[in-house]
Amino acid sequence: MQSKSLSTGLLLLVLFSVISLFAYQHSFNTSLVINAESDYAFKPITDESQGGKTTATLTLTPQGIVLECNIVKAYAWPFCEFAIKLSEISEGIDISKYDTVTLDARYEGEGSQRIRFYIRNFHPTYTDIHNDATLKVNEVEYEPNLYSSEVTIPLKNFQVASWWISELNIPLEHFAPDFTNVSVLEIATGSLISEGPVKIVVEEIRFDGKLIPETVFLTGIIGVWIAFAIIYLLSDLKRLRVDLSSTRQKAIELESLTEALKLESKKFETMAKRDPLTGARNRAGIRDSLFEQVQLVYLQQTPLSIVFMDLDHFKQINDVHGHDVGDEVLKVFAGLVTGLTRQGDSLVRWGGEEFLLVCPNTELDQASQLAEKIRSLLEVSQWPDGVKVTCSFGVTQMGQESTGEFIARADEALYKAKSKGRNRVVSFHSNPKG
Ligand SMILES: Nc1nc2c(ncn2[C@@H]2O[C@H](COP(=O)(O)OP(=O)(O)OP(=O)(O)O)[C@@H](O)[C@H]2O)c(=O)[nH]1
Repeated sequence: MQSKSLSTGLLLLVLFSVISLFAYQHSFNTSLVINAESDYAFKPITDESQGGKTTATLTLTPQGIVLECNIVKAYAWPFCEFAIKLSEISEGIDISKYDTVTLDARYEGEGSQRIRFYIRNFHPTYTDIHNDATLKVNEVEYEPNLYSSEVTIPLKNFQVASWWISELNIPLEHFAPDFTNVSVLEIATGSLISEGPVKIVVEEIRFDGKLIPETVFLTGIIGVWIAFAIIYLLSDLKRLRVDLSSTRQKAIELESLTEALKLESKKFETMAKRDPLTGARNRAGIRDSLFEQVQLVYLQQTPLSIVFMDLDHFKQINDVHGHDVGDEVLKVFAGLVTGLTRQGDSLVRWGGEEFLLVCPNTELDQASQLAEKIRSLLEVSQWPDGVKVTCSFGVTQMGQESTGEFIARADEALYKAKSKGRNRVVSFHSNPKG
């Protein structure tokens, strides 16, 4: 699921990048077009200002800007040119946003047929606003007739004229071309000029560039990729956190479930060892602990006694008062007995209305006294439905014998108590015959 959304995201991102690059190549263009119809000031200039004798005329025709000169070698470096004033000298326009300049020009004349194109830049460090000559000369020189019509020149091909640098003694940090504050463009004859008539026709000068610079655009695309990567990583991190917390939650739930199961199984274990009616132990519930007590008798010689108890005429209680009352009597009986016993003693429901009281660390006399105490208590206790309840007791202490013999002797004592008239305690020593 996660890898599917990642590949979808990547696919969208690639599509977005390709479409953006395509759109960038074919749109976002910006241009500055200058021709004879442009609303700028055009002006011819010759070496006359330097003491030369070259003359020039400039006409704006439907065919273009036409500069006609008569070159006279009266000055060391004769020239003629025309200037296009784009703005006031210190309020130039920013040409640096364009990448190329396209010139549509023709040259007519003898000798070298090269022309120079100047982009003149203002900078407060080296420009005197009252002197056009102090505008930086960013120049390129080429032969227009070598090209069928127009020629496109990247702005990065321009250089700062060395004669301008040396004439104005420009510091090193300003040697590089600068197109940020351009107020004048000039088209001039080339450096190797012959005497005689010269004609330069310029149909159009066009600067082309992108509304958003390429570096800014590519940085934007990279930014989108980085943003995608960050968003993806953050969402992945969030998902991992959610997974972790749900795993933790599951572990906690599992732990509490295990705990509940443990409690439940303990409950069942207890239930399996208890008589549900009276809460006394059942035979299974006493087996292990009786075995341990018997071990102690053999190994440590600690006394162990048991009291066998059987309610008298219980069948009659059931018959006269009903089975439910009988049940209640059994419950009350167990409660009364337990109330008189010590902590280590165990009350076992041996079957029906028969109970066994196991008394560890107890001599026969103590057990007999306890039995007598119970017997007396039953006599004076209040019973359900006002019934009268008595009980017979057979008591004995364990000797060097088996558990079976031990219990059988207590049963014998109980039998004796019953046969002697019930509601009494009969105690047998470990060897009753002896
Ligand atoms: N209400 C009730 N009666 C039970 C339960 N277990 C056994 N009994 C009844 O207890 C009675 C025991 O009767 P008997 O064995 O004849 O003994 P008894 O009537 O107490 O007479 P003696 O023991 O000779 O005094 C039977 O009627 C059983 O049905 C029980 O859990 N609840």
